[in-house]
Amino acid sequence: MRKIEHIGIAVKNLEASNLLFEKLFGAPAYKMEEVESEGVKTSFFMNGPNKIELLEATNPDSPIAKFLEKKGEGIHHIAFDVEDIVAEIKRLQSSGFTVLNEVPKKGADNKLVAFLHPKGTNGVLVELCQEIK
Ligand SMILES: C[C@H](C(=O)O)C(=O)SCCNC(=O)CCNC(=O)[C@H](O)C(C)(C)COP(=O)(O)OP(=O)(O)OC[C@H]1O[C@@H](n2cnc3c(N)ncnc32)[C@H](O)[C@@H]1OP(=O)(O)O
Ligand SMILES: [Co+2]
Repeated sequence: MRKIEHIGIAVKNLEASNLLFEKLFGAPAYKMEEVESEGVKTSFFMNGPNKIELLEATNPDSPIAKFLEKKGEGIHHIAFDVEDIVAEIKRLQSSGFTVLNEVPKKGADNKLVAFLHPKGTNGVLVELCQEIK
């Protein structure tokens, strides 16, 4: 893992949160994207080298919907940039981490992604991201 690729924040209303984070960063979201497979619509902000991903659920079965129900709005996950997501999944599995999707899936912002169960990472949902070249 090379660096934090983005921090994911679960929000109830993406429009309202876009305006809030635009005020916070002094710049608008640079990308909005729906990821049907995850049941989310997302917006991305750059703040210097840091990327923030806002996520709103698009259906009640979405992980974001369950998270909001249980914990309310807030930091949902930390995503790390990886060179080779398949090798990283293997390495992490052999180190005892629970990888929620062994086969990388298409995430947002042109990435292949995989997630580790938070139970195995001190309660922090970890996402792995590999740029699709
Ligand atoms: C597309 C975009 C991208 O970047 O490309 C994304 O990020 S998509 C981001 C949305 N997609 C995802 O999050 C996919 C990965 N997430 C999942 O598969 C799931 O959300 C999950 C397996 C982490 C939890 O699902 P679940 O059905 O078990 O939900 P539960 O509510 O029962 O959660 C089980 C236990 O995990 C805890 N838990 C659930 N979600 C989180 C979280 N985000 N951070 C930390 N802990 C969490 C709960 O508090 C509970 O702990 P306790 O038992 O102590 O109460
Ligand atoms: Co993410």
